[in-house]
Amino acid sequence: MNYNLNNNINKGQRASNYTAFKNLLQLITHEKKNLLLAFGAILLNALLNLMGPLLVSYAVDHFIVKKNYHGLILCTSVLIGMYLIALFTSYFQTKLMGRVGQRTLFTLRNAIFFKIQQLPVAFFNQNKAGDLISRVNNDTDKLNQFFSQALMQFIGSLAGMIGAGIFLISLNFKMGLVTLFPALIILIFTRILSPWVKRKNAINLKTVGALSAEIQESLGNFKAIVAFNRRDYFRKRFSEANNNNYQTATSAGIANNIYLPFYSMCSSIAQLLVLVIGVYLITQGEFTIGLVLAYLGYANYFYSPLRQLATLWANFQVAMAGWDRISEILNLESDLEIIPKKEVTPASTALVEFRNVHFGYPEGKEILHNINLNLEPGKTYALVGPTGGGKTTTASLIARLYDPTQGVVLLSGRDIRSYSNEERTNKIGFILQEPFLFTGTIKENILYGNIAYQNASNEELLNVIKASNLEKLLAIFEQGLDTKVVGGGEGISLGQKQIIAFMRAVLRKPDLLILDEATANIDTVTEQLLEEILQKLPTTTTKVIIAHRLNTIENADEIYFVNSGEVVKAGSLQNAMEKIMEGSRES
Ligand SMILES: Nc1ncnc2c1ncn2[C@@H]1O[C@H](COP(=O)(O)OP(=O)(O)OP(=O)(O)O)[C@@H](O)[C@H]1O
Repeated sequence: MNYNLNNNINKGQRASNYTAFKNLLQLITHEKKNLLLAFGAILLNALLNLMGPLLVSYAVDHFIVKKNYHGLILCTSVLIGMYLIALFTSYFQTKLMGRVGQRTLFTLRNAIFFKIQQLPVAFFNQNKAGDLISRVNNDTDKLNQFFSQALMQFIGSLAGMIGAGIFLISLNFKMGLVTLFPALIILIFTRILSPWVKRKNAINLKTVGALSAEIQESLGNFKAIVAFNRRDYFRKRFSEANNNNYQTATSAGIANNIYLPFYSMCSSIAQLLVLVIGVYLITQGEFTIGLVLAYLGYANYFYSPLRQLATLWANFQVAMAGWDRISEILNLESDLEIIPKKEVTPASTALVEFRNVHFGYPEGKEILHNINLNLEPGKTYALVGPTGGGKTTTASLIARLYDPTQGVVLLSGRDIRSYSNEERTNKIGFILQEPFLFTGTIKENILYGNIAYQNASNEELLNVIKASNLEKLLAIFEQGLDTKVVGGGEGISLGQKQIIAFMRAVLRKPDLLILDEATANIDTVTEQLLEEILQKLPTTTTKVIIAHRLNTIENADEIYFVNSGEVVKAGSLQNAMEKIMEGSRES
C-alpha cells in the first residue's frame, strides 16, 4: 500500500469544503452542548445589535423630530442596556469557544498521534518525520485558531447578515433588493475563488511540512554533517526549503487577502446606492430621514460583517487545508490487518514457515521471489548474503513488519496475520541493526514493551537478569540499571546500545530471536559473552542471525544465502563464503 502523504494519489481524495467541515464536526460531537450554548449567545448578540438601527430610527422620527426628551432618554437607556447584554454574550461565547478550541486541539492531536502509532513500518518509510510533526503541531493549531477565534464570529456575522438582510427586504422590498445586489456579486466571486485560495494554503502548509522535515533531517544527522563538512550543503537545502515556504506563504497571504478589498468595494457601492436612492425617495415623499438612517444602519450591519467574513473565510480556507492534511492521516488504515484465527495443519513442525512468499517494497522491484522456508524450534539459522541482498527484508517479514505481496508466513502453523500484535511481539524478539533507545534509564529501556516485569523492583529485576545470564552485560554500565540514557542514546556507544537492545530482547524470553547485525559493533570478547548467553537460552528458542562477521555464524545449524530474490541453503560456511564473493562481484 502506498502511504506517501505527499504523493499525488492522495490528492484525488481531498474533500470539498462542505464534506471536510462535516467530517470535522463529527470529531467534536461531544462538544455539542457548548457549541449550542455559544451558538445561542452569538444569535442573541446578533439580534440585540440588529435592534439598534430600528430603535435609532424610531427615536429620530418619534422623539427627536417631535422633541420628546423623556422618550429619547428611555430609548437611549434601552439601547445602552441592549449593548451591555450584547457585550456579555460576546464575552461568554469567546470564553466558551476558546475552551472548545483548546479541547479540539487536544482531541485532534491525540487522534492523529494514536493513528500514527497504529500505522505500519511502511508508513514511516514513506513519510518524513518532520512533515508528520508539522501535521500534528502546526496543522492542528490552524484548526484550533479557527475554532477558538473564527467559528463563532463566523456564525455571528452570518446571523447578523441574515437578520440585517431580512430587515432590509421587509422595510422596503425594492430598495432591499438593490442594497443586497452587490452581495450576490460577492457570493459568486467567493465561490469561484475559494478553491484557488484553499489550494494556495494547502501548498503553503506542505512547504511548512517540508521545512520542518529539513530541520529534522539536519538536526538528526548533525554528526555526519560536521564530519563531512556538509554544513554548506544543508544550509543550501534549508535556504531552498525556507525560500519555498516564503514564496508559498506570500502567495497564500495574497490569496487570503484578496477577499477584503473586493468585499469593501461592494459594501461601499451598496451604501452609496442606499444614499442615492434614499435621498431620491425622500424628495418623492416616500421615505423619512429616520428610515434612510435605519436603512444605512442595516446596510452597514449587512456589509460590515461581510468585511469581517472576508478575513474569517480566509481563516476557514487555511483551517480546511490543514484539516485535509490531518484527514489524510486519520483516513489511513494499516494494511497489516489482523485476520480471523484459522488453524492451519502444519506441514512441518516449523516455528516459522514461508509458503511461496513474494515481496517487494511499494514502487520497487521484487526483493523476495517465491520463497519456501522452514525454521525449526530450537535451531539457529544464519542469513548471509551481499549488501542489499534482502536479509533484513526476510527478517522483517518473519517479524511481520511487512506482509508478503503474495504467499503466506506461518508462525507455529498459523497465519502470522491472525496473531494480535501483542501475541506476535511476545513470541518474536527482534534486535534491529540500529537499536533505538528511549530517554530514561537502562532499566526502563530493557523493560520496554515487557509487560511481565513492568512493576518489578531493581532487586527483583536483578534476580531475573542473573537467571537469564545477563548480569555480566549489565556490569558493563557503571550505574547498572539506573544508568541514564538521554536523547535516543546519545552519550552511549553503538556497541553499548546493541547490548541494551540484546538484554531487552532476551528478557522477553521469545520463541524466536532475530539478531540483525546485532553484534556488529561489539568487541570480540563481549560478542563471545553474547554467544554464551544465546547458548543458554531455552532449547526451544529459535535464533535467526544476520551477520557479515563469519565468526558470528559459525555455530549456526543452517546457513541461508539471500540474494537476487532467492533464499537458498548454503550448506557449509565455506560454500556461503564463496556465494557471497560471487554475489558481491555480480552486484
Ligand atoms: N524501506 C525500503 N523501501 C524500499 N526499498 C527498500 C527498503 N528497505 C530496503 N530496500 C531495498 O531492498 C533491498 C534489500 O534490502 P535489505 O535491507 O533487505 O538488504 P540486506 O541484505 O539486509 O542488506 P545489508 O547487508 O546492507 O543490511 C535493497 O535493494 C534495498 O535498497
